[in-house]
Amino acid sequence: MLSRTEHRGVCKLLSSVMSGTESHTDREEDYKFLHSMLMEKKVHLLFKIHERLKRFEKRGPVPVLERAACLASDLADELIEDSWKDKAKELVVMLSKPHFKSLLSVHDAVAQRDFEPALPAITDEALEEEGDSVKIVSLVKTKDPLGATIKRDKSTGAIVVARIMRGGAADKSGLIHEGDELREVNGVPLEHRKPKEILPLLACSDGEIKFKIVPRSSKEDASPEKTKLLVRALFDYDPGQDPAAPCKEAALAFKRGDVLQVVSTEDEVWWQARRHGDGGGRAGLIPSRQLHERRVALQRPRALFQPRPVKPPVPEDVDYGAITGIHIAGLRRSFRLGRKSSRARRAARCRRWSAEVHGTIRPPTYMEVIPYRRKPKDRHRLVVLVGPGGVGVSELMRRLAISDPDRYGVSVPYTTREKRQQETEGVDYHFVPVHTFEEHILNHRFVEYGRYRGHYYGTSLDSVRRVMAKDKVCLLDLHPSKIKHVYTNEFKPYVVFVKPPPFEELRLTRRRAKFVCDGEDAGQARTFSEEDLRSMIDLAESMESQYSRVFDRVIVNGDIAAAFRDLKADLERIQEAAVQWVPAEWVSSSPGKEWRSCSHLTGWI
Ligand SMILES: Nc1ncnc2c1ncn2[C@@H]1O[C@H](COP(=O)(O)OP(=O)(O)OP(=O)(O)O)[C@@H](O)[C@H]1O
Repeated sequence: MLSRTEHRGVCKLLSSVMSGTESHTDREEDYKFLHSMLMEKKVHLLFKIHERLKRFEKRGPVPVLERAACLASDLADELIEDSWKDKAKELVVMLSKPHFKSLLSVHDAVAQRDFEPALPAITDEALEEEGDSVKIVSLVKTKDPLGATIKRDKSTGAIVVARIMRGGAADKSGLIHEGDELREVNGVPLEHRKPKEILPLLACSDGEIKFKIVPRSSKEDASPEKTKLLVRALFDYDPGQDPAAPCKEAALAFKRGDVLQVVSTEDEVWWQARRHGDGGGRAGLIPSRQLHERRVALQRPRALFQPRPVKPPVPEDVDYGAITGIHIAGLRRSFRLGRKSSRARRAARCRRWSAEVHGTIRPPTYMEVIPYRRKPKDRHRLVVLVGPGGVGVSELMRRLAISDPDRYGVSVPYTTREKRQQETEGVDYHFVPVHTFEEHILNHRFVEYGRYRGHYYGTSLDSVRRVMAKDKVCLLDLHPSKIKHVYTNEFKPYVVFVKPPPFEELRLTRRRAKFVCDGEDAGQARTFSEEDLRSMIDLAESMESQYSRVFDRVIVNGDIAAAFRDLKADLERIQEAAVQWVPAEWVSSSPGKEWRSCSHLTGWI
């Protein structure tokens, strides 16, 4: 019989199972079968055993005595002496069986908590060692390296352990620590030897390696807590190309976008990390955030020293259909409002580079991320496309929208200009009076807005939400400085930077392409001049250097068909991925904080 509490536990469990299966059981007989199976006596007995074990677990067994083996042997001796009864004989036979003896000796070992291995006797030499306390460590070498680096201490000349790689053999042994001084390897003294002379000693030793070690002082021992941080790398790193890497074999190469698990930030210059998904293998060295920032700051900003006249294509608000003959509502050529003149842009660029040199803008290093598992009822992530004017953002959006109109959608912009005859309210634009538009501005309802030829134009957050509510992927063309308005958990933007190819390829691919310009030829479509193309490349560089931390993907738009294929495949991939990595700040902060942290670009590590 089950006790009352056990019965209650079983009933609770069974009822939750039954309620959980209700939605899945289509047929009455399936339901009955499951019900009778769960009501089986055997199942209840299993629950009973489970409950008993649980209770036992809480109590924690205490040994009655620590020397059961001794007691059994004494008892057997006594019984042998006066073994006149059959039952006593049987007990003697049982107590002298090797399995039973082993069982009792294991019992005693556990009762005495005697788990340490038997250590060899300390050698006379070690006992003779004066002053420092020495430790003899014996490790068994496999084909893998030990996972430690050594260096010569400049002040004392001693050979010390520089780093222990997390997850390596030395780390797992727990016997060697960073800062320990190595006195001997397999009986060979290391005094006056250079690190590179010691490596062959380790390489040629087979099986067991014996180290004589002076442990680092206990004060240095107080190591900070182990770090476990998931970050997305925002730059490529190849230790083979890095002359400053302290040990190329111990370093970890990675590409922009890789997710890394940082396991140690104890060293300010070289952190330790593993690539996420590589299991618990040995960690590798990666440049710390500080180191990478310093390196970027020291790089000479090329364009600052090579100023060239910039005359960008600045087309504004011209219907895409007017050029291509294909019209899609919401896709407007150059709906990137608030553009600056070339002179203003050049000045801004110089200001920015000067700020970068003086360290006020941080170069992209690592971004803390968390896994996001999209549930079927979740809305699709917003897809934001950014790039310099004329690079092909509208063209790519147009191709996406045409390729799968059920999946991709674009938001309908707002304007204060008059509706034209062929236009439809809510399809081409939302036509609103000036006071309504200004009210929306005051209420922060626009992601982006601006004025052109006396009229307001803007993209509202609500129009983006409307597309997302239709279970579509909303495509949005934004200036990167405006991304902060949608950089929240609600929109979870996936940001694609569309980049021009190198100049020669750009010139070749854009030979016949046309854009609409302003200024003297306002509204006229003309081909790109060399100056336009150079300006496009310059602007792309400046965008990348300032905003690349928020770019999830960079697509180089050389051949349009290839760029479109890449983009489409990438968007489909993120759609289907079981896990996507999103900035940790989206989830951890309140809406107000999300805004603040992004607008000040904090939260990056
Ligand atoms: N890879 C390419 N090869 C050839 N032509 C291209 C390519 N990409 C875009 N174009 C053409 O270049 C012109 C400008 O492209 P698009 O209008 O898409 O640029 P954009 O990035 O949206 O810039 P803007 O906002 O200034 O319009 C268009 O005529 C387009 O068809």
